[in-house]
Amino acid sequence: MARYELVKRSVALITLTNPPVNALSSAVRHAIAKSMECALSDPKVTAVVICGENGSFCGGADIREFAGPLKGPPLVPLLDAIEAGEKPVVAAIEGVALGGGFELALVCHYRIAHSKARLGLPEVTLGILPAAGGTQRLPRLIGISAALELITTGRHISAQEALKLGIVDQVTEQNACEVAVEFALRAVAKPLLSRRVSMPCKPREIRSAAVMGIKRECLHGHEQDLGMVPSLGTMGRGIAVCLARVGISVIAVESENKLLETGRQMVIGMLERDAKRRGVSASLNLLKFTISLQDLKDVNLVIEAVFEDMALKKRVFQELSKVCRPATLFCTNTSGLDVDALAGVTDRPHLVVGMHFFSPAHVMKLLEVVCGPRSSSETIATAMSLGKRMGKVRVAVGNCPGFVGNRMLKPYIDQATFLLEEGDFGFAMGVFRMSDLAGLDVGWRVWKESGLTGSDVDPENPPRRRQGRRYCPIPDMVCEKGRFGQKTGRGWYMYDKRGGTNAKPDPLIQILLETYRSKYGIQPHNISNQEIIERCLFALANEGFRILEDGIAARPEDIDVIYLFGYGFPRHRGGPMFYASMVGLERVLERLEHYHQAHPDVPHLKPSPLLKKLVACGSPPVQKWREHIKTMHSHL
Ligand SMILES: CC/C=C\C=C\CC(=O)SCCNC(=O)CCNC(=O)[C@H](O)C(C)(C)COP(=O)(O)OP(=O)(O)OC[C@H]1O[C@@H](n2cnc3c(N)ncnc32)[C@H](O)[C@@H]1OP(=O)(O)O
Repeated sequence: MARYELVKRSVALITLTNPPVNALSSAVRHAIAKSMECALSDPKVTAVVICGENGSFCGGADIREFAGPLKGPPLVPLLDAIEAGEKPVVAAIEGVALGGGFELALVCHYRIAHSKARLGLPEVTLGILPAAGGTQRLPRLIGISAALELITTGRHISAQEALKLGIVDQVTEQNACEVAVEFALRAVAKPLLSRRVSMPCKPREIRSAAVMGIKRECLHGHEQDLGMVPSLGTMGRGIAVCLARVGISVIAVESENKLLETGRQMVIGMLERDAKRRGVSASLNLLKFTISLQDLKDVNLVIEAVFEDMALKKRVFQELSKVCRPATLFCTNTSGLDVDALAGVTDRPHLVVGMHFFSPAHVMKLLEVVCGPRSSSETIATAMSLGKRMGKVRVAVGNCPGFVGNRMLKPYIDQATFLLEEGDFGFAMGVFRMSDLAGLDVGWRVWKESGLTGSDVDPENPPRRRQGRRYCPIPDMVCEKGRFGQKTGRGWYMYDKRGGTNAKPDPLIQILLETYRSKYGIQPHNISNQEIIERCLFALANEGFRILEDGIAARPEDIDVIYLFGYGFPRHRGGPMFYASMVGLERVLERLEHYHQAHPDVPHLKPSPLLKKLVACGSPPVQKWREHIKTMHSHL
């Protein structure tokens, strides 16, 4: 059912032999699986060519077997294994590549077609869908609309059209099999990753990645941060673990030996526990720990994970530009800093991209891939593909302060703190717990950098107003007391120990609030659950509408994915944008107008123009919102 032979000393030629059209009967699938096994395990074989006997590549599923139960090896894992193999596989397409036969060609790393060949997914005409990867791989290869047209019509296309669409790599008038063998010999040793169509785009080969963590005070001399900012710290450690556990070698850089040893022990401990849980052996040999940046000179990709400080990150990137090869990609793990400003200090702005991991990075599924205006498509695709390999839920977002998730968090947290000022403390509001977990100092630093608090603030400024709008200084007061959240054992709540997770209300916070309210003559009043929910969640969604208008997120669903996977938004609510649509956009608009009238000095409560526009258009469902958005980010 398939012939296996070695040609040109090193090419395994697999010829399907199932007349009349070499359909994928159970025997053929079995023979392909066995032949691939031989080819991949034989050291003499450097490449593989798959073709069909008698001038026909493959007519798809064997319709003669449709009447009986499915026997033999299933097609999907067989195809996935061909694509994942480490030797290049070339499809030599003569006659037809239809249905499952086309799907077989799609998993080959290269496709050579005879000029008379025809390709297509005719399954729809049989009342079925191309379920062996066709609906997934074809859109990745030629784009959604072209793929949809082929899938939904079942139309056969010519070799020339296939070449134009990017489905085949070469069209020949000669014997396609002979051309494919020569092609295969030339493909040996070329990177395969970008040839695997199930990968999102055309990313670079990722062989190793380095994760950096350089202690802030070592570069800065800020000793007050000692112990607060571990270098192979929370983020760096988590990222290193994520990479190593999927088989990517990592060089972790620290600034000094003592910190390096602490970080090393923690990473190894995490990997060992993780491996034990999954019943596999820990991939410790993939890790190298060093205090020398020079050790990064040969890596393909660097993930910088130093403290969230623009000046520090810029210095690191300048150093990296000197040390690394010109083609090395630079990724910055930042939760909101300007990726383009960092790109600007390097010698390769097009190779710089943001990778916003969520803490703890080895646990949290979400990854925002931040596309700077100068990040190349290949750079973005590589970051997306690396994230995929790390098992992350990836969302490509635009570059603006806070990107999508944290930008939306600002109005949400603002509302929570304003409510704290106005009403009773102790209401069930996840935002304070979440802030304690993330570390209160992170936001505090951002506010200081943006001039909202700290020494740059004009002393003449009224205490509860900044930059022309309402400001709540309570979070600053909490931070000034060294209460940075769980990591210090104290934050909005108190914890049994540093790093503890058992949160209890702290009477000291209650006292702080009472003192504050009496200083400013604030009369606390009861706030209804409805007002809490509306002010927090509608302000959150309102910022989401602005993000869509600005082209920072491509679609409302992306925002929902970010909130579901990165911010613990309740799954059954579907995310802030879906939630808003369920409440009803008209209602959201009406309530925001109401609250903005009551709080005119809070611009985040002012309904966004997109929300108004959607309501004016009859509140279309979420999937139709895009049609009403003017700005589209070119990369998203
Ligand atoms: C395990 C399953 C996994 C994946 C499933 C994937 C879904 C599919 O693949 S669904 C099947 C998709 N393929 C088709 O729909 C192809 C249907 N065939 C055709 O369109 C045409 O036959 C042709 C291949 C384009 C050839 O056309 P033509 O040159 O005009 O010759 P015909 O007279 O039509 O056919 C010649 C001869 O081949 C037999 N045949 C055709 N296709 C198949 C097939 N898929 N399986 C088995 N046999 C096939 C056809 O019956 C004719 O045979 P006769 O002996 O003359 O009857």
